[in-house]
Amino acid sequence: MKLRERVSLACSCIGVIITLALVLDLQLDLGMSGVRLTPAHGRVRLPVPQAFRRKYLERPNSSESFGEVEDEFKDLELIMEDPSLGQGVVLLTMEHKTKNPTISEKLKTKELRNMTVLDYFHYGISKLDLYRENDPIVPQLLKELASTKIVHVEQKAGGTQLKLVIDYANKIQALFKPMRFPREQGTLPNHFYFTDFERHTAEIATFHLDRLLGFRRAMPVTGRILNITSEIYEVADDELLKTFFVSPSNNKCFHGKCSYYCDTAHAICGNPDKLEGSFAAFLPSKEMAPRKVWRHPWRRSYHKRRKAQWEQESDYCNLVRDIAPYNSGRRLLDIIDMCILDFLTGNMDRHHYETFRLFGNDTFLLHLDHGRGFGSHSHDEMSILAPLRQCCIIRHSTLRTILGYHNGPKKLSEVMRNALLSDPVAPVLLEPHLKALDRRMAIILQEVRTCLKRSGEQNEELPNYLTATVDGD
Ligand SMILES: Nc1ncnc2c1ncn2[C@@H]1O[C@H](COP(=O)(O)OP(=O)(O)OP(=O)(O)O)[C@@H](O)[C@H]1O
Ligand SMILES: [Mn+2]
Repeated sequence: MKLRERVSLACSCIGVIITLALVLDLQLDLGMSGVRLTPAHGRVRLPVPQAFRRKYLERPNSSESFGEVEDEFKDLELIMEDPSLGQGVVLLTMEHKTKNPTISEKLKTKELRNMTVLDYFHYGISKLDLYRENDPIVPQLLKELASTKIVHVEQKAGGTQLKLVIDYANKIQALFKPMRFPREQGTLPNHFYFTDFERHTAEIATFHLDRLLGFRRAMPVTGRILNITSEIYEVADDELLKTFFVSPSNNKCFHGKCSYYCDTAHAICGNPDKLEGSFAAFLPSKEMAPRKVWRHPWRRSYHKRRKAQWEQESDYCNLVRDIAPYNSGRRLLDIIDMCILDFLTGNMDRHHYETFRLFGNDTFLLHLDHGRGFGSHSHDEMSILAPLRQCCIIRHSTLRTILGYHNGPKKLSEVMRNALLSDPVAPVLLEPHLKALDRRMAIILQEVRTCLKRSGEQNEELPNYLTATVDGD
Protein backbone atom coordinates (compact mmCIF):
# COMPACT_ATOMS: atom_id res chain seq x y z
CA MET A 1 0.00 0.00 0.00
CA LYS A 2 1.25 3.48 -0.89
CA LEU A 3 1.92 5.95 1.89
CA ARG A 4 -1.00 8.18 0.74
CA GLU A 5 -3.45 5.28 0.84
CA ARG A 6 -2.20 4.28 4.29
CA VAL A 7 -2.65 7.82 5.64
CA SER A 8 -6.20 8.12 4.24
CA LEU A 9 -7.13 4.67 5.65
CA ALA A 10 -5.80 5.69 9.08
CA CYS A 11 -7.76 8.98 8.87
CA SER A 12 -11.01 7.15 8.02
CA CYS A 13 -10.40 4.68 10.87
CA ILE A 14 -9.85 7.56 13.34
CA GLY A 15 -13.02 9.22 11.95
CA VAL A 16 -15.02 6.03 12.47
CA ILE A 17 -13.66 5.65 16.03
CA ILE A 18 -14.49 9.31 16.93
CA THR A 19 -18.02 8.93 15.48
CA LEU A 20 -18.51 5.70 17.42
CA ALA A 21 -17.27 7.30 20.63
CA LEU A 22 -19.64 10.24 20.20
CA VAL A 23 -22.62 7.93 19.53
CA LEU A 24 -21.75 5.89 22.61
CA ASP A 25 -21.39 9.05 24.67
CA LEU A 26 -24.82 10.29 23.63
CA GLN A 27 -26.33 6.94 24.53
CA LEU A 28 -24.61 6.46 27.86
CA ASP A 29 -24.10 10.08 28.85
CA LEU A 30 -20.39 9.65 29.58
CA GLY A 31 -19.77 13.38 29.45
CA MET A 32 -17.31 13.54 26.54
CA SER A 33 -19.57 15.42 24.19
CA GLY A 34 -20.16 18.21 26.68
CA VAL A 35 -23.95 17.74 26.37
CA ARG A 36 -25.35 16.49 29.70
CA LEU A 37 -28.32 14.22 29.30
CA THR A 38 -30.76 13.10 31.92
CA PRO A 39 -31.06 9.38 32.55
CA ALA A 40 -34.12 7.96 30.82
CA HIS A 41 -36.13 7.63 34.06
CA GLY A 42 -35.16 11.01 35.49
CA ARG A 43 -36.98 14.32 35.25
CA VAL A 44 -36.32 16.40 32.15
CA ARG A 45 -35.61 20.01 32.87
CA LEU A 46 -37.08 22.17 30.17
CA PRO A 47 -37.53 25.91 30.12
CA VAL A 48 -40.95 26.70 31.62
CA PRO A 49 -43.22 28.60 29.25
CA GLN A 50 -44.36 31.97 30.65
CA ALA A 51 -48.09 31.16 30.58
CA PHE A 52 -47.63 27.88 32.43
CA ARG A 53 -45.32 29.50 34.95
CA ARG A 54 -47.93 32.16 35.64
CA LYS A 55 -50.80 29.69 35.82
CA TYR A 56 -49.29 27.02 38.06
CA LEU A 57 -45.85 27.81 39.39
CA GLU A 58 -46.20 31.40 40.53
CA ARG A 59 -49.54 30.84 42.22
CA PRO A 60 -49.22 30.37 45.92
CA ASN A 61 -49.74 26.78 47.01
CA SER A 62 -48.99 25.29 43.62
CA SER A 63 -46.30 23.10 45.06
CA GLU A 64 -48.57 20.33 46.27
CA SER A 65 -49.46 19.21 42.78
CA PHE A 66 -45.76 18.50 42.26
CA GLY A 67 -45.50 16.54 45.46
CA GLU A 68 -42.32 18.30 46.56
CA VAL A 69 -42.96 21.03 49.09
CA GLU A 70 -45.99 20.95 51.33
CA ASP A 71 -48.83 23.31 50.45
CA GLU A 72 -48.86 26.05 53.09
CA PHE A 73 -52.33 27.27 52.11
CA LYS A 74 -51.12 30.86 51.93
CA ASP A 75 -54.47 31.87 50.46
CA LEU A 76 -56.19 30.70 53.65
CA GLU A 77 -53.53 32.34 55.84
CA LEU A 78 -54.45 35.65 54.19
CA ILE A 79 -58.01 35.25 55.47
CA MET A 80 -56.64 34.80 58.98
CA GLU A 81 -55.06 38.26 58.72
CA ASP A 82 -58.03 39.87 56.97
CA PRO A 83 -61.34 38.13 57.84
CA SER A 84 -63.19 40.24 55.27
CA LEU A 85 -61.66 37.93 52.64
CA GLY A 86 -63.70 35.03 54.06
CA GLN A 87 -66.39 35.42 51.38
CA GLY A 88 -69.17 34.04 53.56
CA VAL A 89 -67.25 30.76 53.81
CA VAL A 90 -64.91 31.52 56.70
CA LEU A 91 -67.07 33.12 59.37
CA LEU A 92 -65.86 35.23 62.24
CA THR A 93 -68.12 34.57 65.21
CA MET A 94 -68.43 36.61 68.36
CA GLU A 95 -69.52 34.03 70.95
CA HIS A 96 -66.52 34.70 73.14
CA LYS A 97 -67.69 38.30 73.49
CA THR A 98 -71.15 37.29 74.69
CA LYS A 99 -72.20 36.28 78.22
CA ASN A 100 -70.84 32.91 79.23
CA PRO A 101 -72.64 31.72 82.37
CA THR A 102 -71.61 28.49 84.11
CA ILE A 103 -73.96 25.84 85.49
CA SER A 104 -73.13 27.12 88.95
CA GLU A 105 -74.23 30.64 87.97
CA LYS A 106 -77.37 29.35 86.29
CA LEU A 107 -78.35 27.30 89.32
CA LYS A 108 -77.24 30.07 91.70
CA THR A 109 -75.40 27.49 93.79
CA LYS A 110 -73.83 28.65 97.00
CA GLU A 111 -70.39 27.26 97.81
CA LEU A 112 -71.04 23.63 98.75
CA ARG A 113 -68.99 21.88 101.34
CA ASN A 114 -67.36 18.55 100.55
CA MET A 115 -67.43 19.07 96.82
CA THR A 116 -65.57 16.50 94.74
CA VAL A 117 -63.30 17.41 91.83
CA LEU A 118 -66.07 16.19 89.55
CA ASP A 119 -68.64 18.44 91.27
CA TYR A 120 -66.32 21.40 90.66
CA PHE A 121 -65.97 20.36 87.07
CA HIS A 122 -69.76 20.13 86.65
CA TYR A 123 -70.45 23.51 88.19
CA GLY A 124 -67.81 25.03 85.92
CA ILE A 125 -69.42 23.81 82.69
CA SER A 126 -70.38 26.94 80.75
CA LYS A 127 -72.50 27.96 77.80
CA LEU A 128 -69.39 28.00 75.60
CA ASP A 129 -67.47 24.93 76.69
CA LEU A 130 -67.07 22.16 79.27
CA TYR A 131 -63.86 23.62 80.75
CA ARG A 132 -61.44 26.44 80.08
CA GLU A 133 -58.19 26.39 78.10
CA ASN A 134 -55.39 24.99 80.28
CA ASP A 135 -57.92 24.42 83.06
CA PRO A 136 -56.00 22.85 85.98
CA ILE A 137 -59.09 20.88 86.97
CA VAL A 138 -58.74 18.64 83.89
CA PRO A 139 -55.41 16.95 84.79
CA GLN A 140 -56.60 16.73 88.38
CA LEU A 141 -59.79 14.96 87.34
CA LEU A 142 -57.91 12.63 84.97
CA LYS A 143 -55.56 11.68 87.78
CA GLU A 144 -58.41 10.80 90.12
CA LEU A 145 -60.22 8.77 87.45
CA ALA A 146 -57.02 6.85 86.80
CA SER A 147 -55.98 6.11 90.35
CA THR A 148 -58.80 6.31 92.92
CA LYS A 149 -60.12 3.10 94.46
CA ILE A 150 -63.18 1.65 92.73
CA VAL A 151 -66.01 0.73 95.11
CA HIS A 152 -68.93 -0.21 92.89
CA VAL A 153 -69.51 -1.26 89.26
CA GLU A 154 -72.73 -1.72 87.35
CA GLN A 155 -73.82 -1.80 83.78
CA LYS A 156 -75.09 1.37 82.13
CA ALA A 157 -78.50 0.76 80.65
CA GLY A 158 -79.15 1.77 77.06
CA GLY A 159 -76.77 2.03 74.13
CA THR A 160 -75.70 -0.80 71.90
CA GLN A 161 -72.43 -1.93 73.46
CA LEU A 162 -71.32 -2.78 76.96
CA LYS A 163 -70.53 0.15 79.24
CA LEU A 164 -70.06 0.19 82.99
CA VAL A 165 -70.76 2.94 85.50
CA ILE A 166 -67.84 3.12 87.91
CA ASP A 167 -68.24 4.50 91.44
CA TYR A 168 -65.06 5.62 93.19
CA ALA A 169 -64.26 5.81 96.87
CA ASN A 170 -64.13 9.61 96.67
CA LYS A 171 -67.69 9.78 95.29
CA ILE A 172 -66.81 10.57 91.69
CA GLN A 173 -68.12 8.49 88.78
CA ALA A 174 -66.89 7.38 85.37
CA LEU A 175 -68.25 5.69 82.27
CA PHE A 176 -66.05 2.69 81.47
CA LYS A 177 -65.55 1.13 78.03
CA PRO A 178 -63.39 -2.02 78.00
CA MET A 179 -60.61 -2.94 75.60
CA ARG A 180 -61.77 -5.72 73.30
CA PHE A 181 -58.90 -6.05 70.86
CA PRO A 182 -55.24 -5.16 70.64
CA ARG A 183 -54.46 -1.76 69.12
CA GLU A 184 -53.28 -3.35 65.88
CA GLN A 185 -56.78 -4.52 65.05
CA GLY A 186 -58.84 -1.88 63.31
CA THR A 187 -62.33 -1.98 61.82
CA LEU A 188 -62.91 -5.35 60.18
CA PRO A 189 -63.20 -4.90 56.39
CA ASN A 190 -66.64 -6.45 56.18
CA HIS A 191 -68.08 -4.55 59.10
CA PHE A 192 -70.39 -1.54 58.69
CA TYR A 193 -69.85 1.57 60.79
CA PHE A 194 -72.77 0.41 62.93
CA THR A 195 -71.43 -3.08 63.59
CA ASP A 196 -67.89 -1.95 64.31
CA PHE A 197 -66.58 -2.74 67.81
CA GLU A 198 -65.87 0.20 70.06
CA ARG A 199 -62.28 1.02 70.89
CA HIS A 200 -61.41 2.40 74.32
CA THR A 201 -58.36 4.06 72.80
CA ALA A 202 -60.59 6.07 70.46
CA GLU A 203 -62.43 7.51 73.46
CA ILE A 204 -59.15 8.59 75.08
CA ALA A 205 -57.59 9.95 71.90
CA THR A 206 -60.70 11.87 70.81
CA PHE A 207 -60.96 13.66 74.15
CA HIS A 208 -57.39 14.93 73.66
CA LEU A 209 -58.00 15.79 70.02
CA ASP A 210 -61.16 17.75 70.90
CA ARG A 211 -59.17 19.65 73.52
CA LEU A 212 -56.21 20.33 71.24
CA LEU A 213 -58.52 21.64 68.52
CA GLY A 214 -59.77 24.18 71.08
CA PHE A 215 -63.34 22.85 71.16
CA ARG A 216 -63.43 21.56 74.77
CA ARG A 217 -66.76 19.85 74.13
CA ALA A 218 -65.78 16.27 75.12
CA MET A 219 -65.71 15.01 78.71
CA PRO A 220 -62.20 14.17 80.00
CA VAL A 221 -61.21 10.52 79.43
CA THR A 222 -58.26 8.55 80.75
CA GLY A 223 -57.03 5.01 80.24
CA ARG A 224 -56.52 2.66 83.20
CA ILE A 225 -55.53 -0.94 83.74
CA LEU A 226 -57.81 -2.76 86.17
CA ASN A 227 -57.61 -5.98 88.05
CA ILE A 228 -60.74 -7.75 86.83
CA THR A 229 -61.14 -9.66 90.10
CA SER A 230 -60.60 -7.01 92.75
CA GLU A 231 -61.74 -3.95 90.77
CA ILE A 232 -64.77 -5.35 88.92
CA TYR A 233 -65.87 -8.83 90.08
CA GLU A 234 -65.64 -8.09 93.80
CA VAL A 235 -67.50 -4.78 93.53
CA ALA A 236 -69.96 -5.63 90.72
CA ASP A 237 -73.71 -5.36 91.22
CA ASP A 238 -75.81 -8.55 91.08
CA GLU A 239 -76.98 -8.16 87.48
CA LEU A 240 -73.44 -7.85 86.17
CA LEU A 241 -72.22 -10.62 88.46
CA LYS A 242 -74.63 -13.05 86.78
CA THR A 243 -72.74 -12.68 83.48
CA PHE A 244 -69.31 -13.61 84.93
CA PHE A 245 -67.68 -16.96 84.05
CA VAL A 246 -64.27 -18.61 83.89
CA SER A 247 -62.88 -19.17 80.39
CA PRO A 248 -61.18 -22.43 79.26
CA SER A 249 -57.80 -20.79 79.82
CA ASN A 250 -58.83 -20.02 83.39
CA ASN A 251 -59.34 -16.27 82.95
CA LYS A 252 -62.20 -14.41 84.57
CA CYS A 253 -64.66 -13.06 81.97
CA PHE A 254 -68.02 -11.25 81.78
CA HIS A 255 -70.31 -10.17 78.96
CA GLY A 256 -73.06 -8.02 80.48
CA LYS A 257 -76.32 -7.36 78.67
CA CYS A 258 -76.68 -5.16 75.60
CA SER A 259 -78.02 -5.28 72.05
CA TYR A 260 -74.66 -5.99 70.34
CA TYR A 261 -71.73 -8.15 71.39
CA CYS A 262 -72.97 -9.03 74.88
CA ASP A 263 -72.69 -12.83 74.81
CA THR A 264 -70.21 -15.55 75.67
CA ALA A 265 -68.56 -15.33 72.25
CA HIS A 266 -67.86 -11.62 72.76
CA ALA A 267 -66.99 -11.69 76.45
CA ILE A 268 -64.51 -9.33 78.06
CA CYS A 269 -61.75 -11.31 79.76
CA GLY A 270 -58.86 -10.51 82.07
CA ASN A 271 -55.39 -11.35 80.79
CA PRO A 272 -54.77 -13.18 83.08
CA ASP A 273 -56.56 -10.75 85.36
CA LYS A 274 -55.55 -7.41 83.89
CA LEU A 275 -58.16 -5.48 81.95
CA GLU A 276 -57.58 -2.22 80.11
CA GLY A 277 -60.29 0.36 79.42
CA SER A 278 -61.29 4.01 79.06
CA PHE A 279 -62.76 6.04 81.92
CA ALA A 280 -64.79 9.09 80.96
CA ALA A 281 -65.70 11.60 83.65
CA PHE A 282 -69.42 11.22 84.24
CA LEU A 283 -71.73 13.93 82.94
CA PRO A 284 -73.75 15.93 85.49
CA SER A 285 -76.93 14.15 86.51
CA LYS A 286 -80.09 14.85 84.56
CA GLU A 287 -81.52 16.39 87.72
CA MET A 288 -78.70 18.88 87.92
CA ALA A 289 -78.33 19.66 84.22
CA PRO A 290 -80.93 18.09 81.93
CA ARG A 291 -79.87 17.58 78.32
CA LYS A 292 -81.73 17.82 75.05
CA VAL A 293 -81.11 15.09 72.49
CA TRP A 294 -81.13 16.15 68.81
CA ARG A 295 -81.23 14.04 65.69
CA HIS A 296 -78.17 14.79 63.60
CA PRO A 297 -79.21 16.25 60.21
CA TRP A 298 -76.40 14.30 58.52
CA ARG A 299 -77.03 11.01 60.34
CA ARG A 300 -76.44 7.84 58.34
CA SER A 301 -79.16 5.35 57.52
CA TYR A 302 -77.83 2.62 59.84
CA HIS A 303 -79.03 0.20 57.21
CA LYS A 304 -76.86 -1.98 54.97
CA ARG A 305 -78.61 -0.98 51.73
CA ARG A 306 -80.45 2.28 52.33
CA LYS A 307 -78.91 5.71 51.81
CA ALA A 308 -79.75 8.85 53.77
CA GLN A 309 -81.19 11.93 52.08
CA TRP A 310 -77.95 13.92 52.38
CA GLU A 311 -76.10 11.19 50.48
CA GLN A 312 -78.41 11.62 47.49
CA GLU A 313 -78.92 15.39 47.37
CA SER A 314 -75.88 17.60 47.01
CA ASP A 315 -77.90 20.72 47.94
CA TYR A 316 -79.16 19.10 51.14
CA CYS A 317 -77.62 21.89 53.23
CA ASN A 318 -80.04 24.42 51.75
CA LEU A 319 -82.83 22.43 53.38
CA VAL A 320 -81.10 22.30 56.76
CA ARG A 321 -80.13 25.99 56.64
CA ASP A 322 -83.77 27.05 56.63
CA ILE A 323 -84.83 25.01 59.65
CA ALA A 324 -84.45 26.08 63.27
CA PRO A 325 -82.07 25.87 65.10
CA TYR A 326 -79.76 25.63 62.08
CA ASN A 327 -81.05 28.88 60.58
CA SER A 328 -79.51 31.15 63.19
CA GLY A 329 -76.81 31.32 65.82
CA ARG A 330 -73.89 28.96 66.09
CA ARG A 331 -75.57 25.60 65.54
CA LEU A 332 -74.59 24.90 61.94
CA LEU A 333 -71.01 26.00 62.59
CA ASP A 334 -70.92 23.61 65.54
CA ILE A 335 -72.14 20.77 63.31
CA ILE A 336 -69.23 21.60 60.96
CA ASP A 337 -66.76 21.59 63.88
CA MET A 338 -68.10 18.19 64.92
CA CYS A 339 -67.75 16.78 61.41
CA ILE A 340 -64.15 18.03 61.32
CA LEU A 341 -63.43 16.20 64.58
CA ASP A 342 -65.13 13.08 63.20
CA PHE A 343 -63.30 13.23 59.88
CA LEU A 344 -59.96 13.45 61.68
CA THR A 345 -60.78 10.35 63.73
CA GLY A 346 -62.78 8.53 61.03
CA ASN A 347 -65.87 8.30 63.25
CA MET A 348 -69.00 7.59 61.18
CA ASP A 349 -71.25 6.94 64.17
CA ARG A 350 -72.90 10.33 64.77
CA HIS A 351 -76.63 9.76 64.88
CA HIS A 352 -77.64 12.13 67.68
CA TYR A 353 -76.01 14.87 69.67
CA GLU A 354 -76.87 16.54 72.97
CA THR A 355 -76.92 20.04 74.49
CA PHE A 356 -77.50 21.32 78.02
CA ARG A 357 -81.03 22.72 78.28
CA LEU A 358 -79.89 25.29 80.85
CA PHE A 359 -78.07 27.24 78.15
CA GLY A 360 -80.84 27.31 75.53
CA ASN A 361 -80.16 26.70 71.87
CA ASP A 362 -77.19 28.98 71.42
CA THR A 363 -74.76 26.73 73.23
CA PHE A 364 -72.04 24.23 72.28
CA LEU A 365 -72.78 20.65 71.20
CA LEU A 366 -71.53 17.92 73.52
CA HIS A 367 -69.03 15.66 71.78
CA LEU A 368 -70.04 12.23 73.14
CA ASP A 369 -69.43 8.64 72.11
CA HIS A 370 -66.19 8.33 70.14
CA GLY A 371 -65.61 4.60 70.49
CA ARG A 372 -65.87 4.01 66.76
CA GLY A 373 -63.11 6.42 65.76
CA PHE A 374 -59.56 5.45 64.76
CA GLY A 375 -60.71 2.28 63.03
CA SER A 376 -58.64 2.69 59.86
CA HIS A 377 -55.57 4.86 59.38
CA SER A 378 -55.14 4.27 55.68
CA HIS A 379 -58.63 5.32 54.58
CA ASP A 380 -59.97 8.89 54.69
CA GLU A 381 -63.76 8.71 54.76
CA MET A 382 -64.75 11.79 52.76
CA SER A 383 -68.48 11.39 53.42
CA ILE A 384 -67.89 12.44 57.04
CA LEU A 385 -67.05 15.90 55.71
CA ALA A 386 -70.45 16.23 54.00
CA PRO A 387 -71.69 19.06 56.27
CA LEU A 388 -68.57 21.11 55.45
CA ARG A 389 -68.64 20.28 51.75
CA GLN A 390 -72.37 20.87 51.33
CA CYS A 391 -72.75 23.99 53.50
CA CYS A 392 -69.34 25.47 52.71
CA ILE A 393 -68.95 27.35 55.97
CA ILE A 394 -66.36 27.08 58.71
CA ARG A 395 -65.67 29.03 61.86
CA HIS A 396 -62.71 31.41 61.54
CA SER A 397 -61.21 30.16 64.80
CA THR A 398 -61.46 26.51 63.72
CA LEU A 399 -59.69 27.26 60.46
CA ARG A 400 -57.00 29.18 62.33
CA THR A 401 -56.35 26.21 64.60
CA ILE A 402 -56.14 23.78 61.69
CA LEU A 403 -53.80 26.05 59.73
CA GLY A 404 -51.69 26.48 62.84
CA TYR A 405 -51.13 22.74 63.15
CA HIS A 406 -50.69 22.27 59.41
CA ASN A 407 -47.97 24.90 59.08
CA GLY A 408 -46.29 24.11 62.37
CA PRO A 409 -44.04 24.59 64.19
CA LYS A 410 -45.80 21.65 65.86
CA LYS A 411 -47.83 19.25 63.75
CA LEU A 412 -51.05 17.85 65.17
CA SER A 413 -49.54 14.35 65.21
CA GLU A 414 -46.67 15.62 67.35
CA VAL A 415 -48.89 17.42 69.84
CA MET A 416 -51.22 14.42 70.06
CA ARG A 417 -48.32 12.00 70.53
CA ASN A 418 -47.09 14.12 73.41
CA ALA A 419 -50.49 14.45 75.03
CA LEU A 420 -51.19 10.72 74.84
CA LEU A 421 -47.78 9.83 76.21
CA SER A 422 -48.88 10.75 79.73
CA ASP A 423 -51.89 8.43 79.64
CA PRO A 424 -51.64 5.28 81.80
CA VAL A 425 -52.25 3.06 78.75
CA ALA A 426 -49.76 4.84 76.44
CA PRO A 427 -49.13 4.53 73.58
CA VAL A 428 -52.83 5.12 73.03
CA LEU A 429 -52.60 5.42 69.24
CA LEU A 430 -50.24 3.65 66.91
CA GLU A 431 -48.01 5.86 64.71
CA PRO A 432 -50.00 5.44 61.47
CA HIS A 433 -53.12 6.83 63.19
CA LEU A 434 -51.15 9.90 64.29
CA LYS A 435 -49.76 10.40 60.80
CA ALA A 436 -53.28 10.13 59.36
CA LEU A 437 -54.28 13.18 61.42
CA ASP A 438 -51.78 15.40 59.57
CA ARG A 439 -52.89 14.05 56.20
CA ARG A 440 -56.56 14.63 57.01
CA MET A 441 -55.85 18.21 58.15
CA ALA A 442 -54.56 19.01 54.66
CA ILE A 443 -57.69 17.46 53.14
CA ILE A 444 -59.92 19.72 55.26
CA LEU A 445 -57.92 22.78 54.18
CA GLN A 446 -58.28 21.72 50.56
CA GLU A 447 -62.06 21.47 51.03
CA VAL A 448 -62.20 24.99 52.46
CA ARG A 449 -60.23 26.24 49.47
CA THR A 450 -62.65 24.55 47.09
CA CYS A 451 -65.53 26.30 48.88
CA LEU A 452 -63.80 29.67 48.56
CA LYS A 453 -63.20 29.12 44.85
CA ARG A 454 -66.83 28.17 44.32
CA SER A 455 -68.02 31.15 46.29
CA GLY A 456 -65.66 33.43 44.33
CA GLU A 457 -67.07 32.18 41.04
CA GLN A 458 -70.64 32.68 42.22
CA ASN A 459 -69.86 36.15 43.52
CA GLU A 460 -68.50 37.22 40.15
CA GLU A 461 -71.96 36.66 38.73
CA LEU A 462 -73.70 38.71 41.43
CA PRO A 463 -74.06 42.48 41.67
CA ASN A 464 -71.65 44.05 44.17
CA TYR A 465 -74.15 44.83 46.89
CA LEU A 466 -74.87 41.11 47.31
CA THR A 467 -71.29 40.07 47.83
CA ALA A 468 -70.60 41.84 51.13
CA THR A 469 -68.95 39.45 53.58
CA VAL A 470 -70.89 38.13 56.53
CA ASP A 471 -69.17 39.08 59.75
CA GLY A 472 -70.32 36.90 62.59
CA ASP A 473 -73.60 35.05 63.03
N1 LIG B 1 -69.39 10.57 80.19
C1 LIG B 1 -70.67 10.23 80.30
N2 LIG B 1 -71.29 10.29 81.47
C2 LIG B 1 -72.59 9.97 81.60
N3 LIG B 1 -73.35 9.58 80.58
C3 LIG B 1 -72.79 9.50 79.39
C4 LIG B 1 -71.41 9.83 79.17
N4 LIG B 1 -71.13 9.65 77.87
C5 LIG B 1 -72.27 9.25 77.31
N5 LIG B 1 -73.27 9.16 78.19
C6 LIG B 1 -74.67 8.79 77.95
O1 LIG B 1 -74.75 7.43 77.66
C7 LIG B 1 -75.37 7.23 76.42
C8 LIG B 1 -74.66 6.09 75.68
O2 LIG B 1 -73.30 6.38 75.56
P1 LIG B 1 -72.51 6.10 74.23
O3 LIG B 1 -73.21 6.78 73.13
O4 LIG B 1 -71.09 6.42 74.45
O5 LIG B 1 -72.68 4.53 74.13
P2 LIG B 1 -73.09 3.62 72.91
O6 LIG B 1 -73.20 2.23 73.41
O7 LIG B 1 -72.17 3.89 71.81
O8 LIG B 1 -74.51 4.18 72.59
P3 LIG B 1 -75.21 4.10 71.16
O9 LIG B 1 -75.11 2.72 70.73
O10 LIG B 1 -76.61 4.55 71.47
O11 LIG B 1 -74.48 5.03 70.28
C9 LIG B 1 -75.24 8.56 75.67
O12 LIG B 1 -76.30 8.81 74.83
C10 LIG B 1 -75.18 9.56 76.78
O13 LIG B 1 -76.46 10.10 77.06
MN1 LIG C 1 -72.38 4.78 69.94
